[in-house]
Amino acid sequence: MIHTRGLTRTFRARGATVEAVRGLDLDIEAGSVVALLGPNGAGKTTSLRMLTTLLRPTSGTAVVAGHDVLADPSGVRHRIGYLGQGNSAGSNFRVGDELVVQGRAYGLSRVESRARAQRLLGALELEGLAKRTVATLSGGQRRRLDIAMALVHEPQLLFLDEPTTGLDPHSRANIWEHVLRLREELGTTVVFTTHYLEEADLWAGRVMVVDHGRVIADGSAERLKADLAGDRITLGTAGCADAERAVALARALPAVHEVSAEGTQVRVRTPRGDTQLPVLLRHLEAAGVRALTARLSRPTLDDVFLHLTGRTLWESADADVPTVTHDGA
Ligand SMILES: Nc1ncnc2c1ncn2[C@@H]1O[C@H](COP(=O)(O)OP(=O)(O)OP(=O)(O)O)[C@@H](O)[C@H]1O
Repeated sequence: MIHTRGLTRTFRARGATVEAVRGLDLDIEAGSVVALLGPNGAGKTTSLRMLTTLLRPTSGTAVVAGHDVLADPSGVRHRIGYLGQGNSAGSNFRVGDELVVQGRAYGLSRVESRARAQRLLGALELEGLAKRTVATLSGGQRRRLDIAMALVHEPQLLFLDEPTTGLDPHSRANIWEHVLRLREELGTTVVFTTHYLEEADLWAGRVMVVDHGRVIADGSAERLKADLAGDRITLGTAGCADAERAVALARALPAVHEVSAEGTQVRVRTPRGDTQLPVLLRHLEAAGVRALTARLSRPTLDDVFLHLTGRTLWESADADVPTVTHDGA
């Protein structure tokens, strides 16, 4: 559904060249749900804007829904839906009219456009609001309207740039419920960006972690967490001597890495904490080392990012975004 090779985009800003996207090689299969996850300034929006033909790549190729973004941008546009950051809908129009006009803009007949608008209003639980102006909608309702607008021409591929930013947890869950149900019904491929780690974790079959314009990890959330972060076991021992002995015993176990002690606390990383914890406790007991507490924590996608970059996702990448300085600046 999406194939890119060496896709790059640079910007000139204040005498310097910002390398927003640096050599993106993507192959995304039809029907998948893919999350692009990364800190501010990682290049997610720039990537989506190139794939949706809103921004010309500096170099590289991209074929989206079977059409080249440079050679046939309108072929791409007819097959995709795009929900950008912020709202697309005009505020003084009525909700139902917005959808019908959008359908007409995509070349649908008046009858077909009305029928699609009706279906989407129902599917996104907006039918009671059809006669209201967009300005009177809540944030969550407005975002649902944006999604309806992006779906009115029944695209094969839906791009969502931070679809739930600024919404409360209930509205966020509600948006995802709708998007995934529509995706089931229509078989739409979904590519989205988000700052909410749990959304990537819960809803995406594939997570691409982006940093400084490059994909630095790619796989299912489970796989990335198991391979790159692992579970964390934290043991509380009776004293520092016990902690040191526990460290030695933990290091001797297979499939255990990053063993460290801080005072009486011992920390262990392992891909399978649920099976390793009982084994470790048995070894400690056999060696006469007392563990007073034992805690198993599952990793998050933030742990994956931390493992890969030494930073958390919340630390902005803007500060050290790759730039090439010109003009002696
Ligand atoms: N029009 C522009 N002119 C100059 N620099 C730009 C422009 N658009 C984006 N950039 C820079 O390119 C880099 C990537 O920006 P982009 O918006 O793609 O990041 P992002 O991952 O989507 O961030 P966010 O999560 O904050 O939306 C940033 O350093 C940004 O400042």
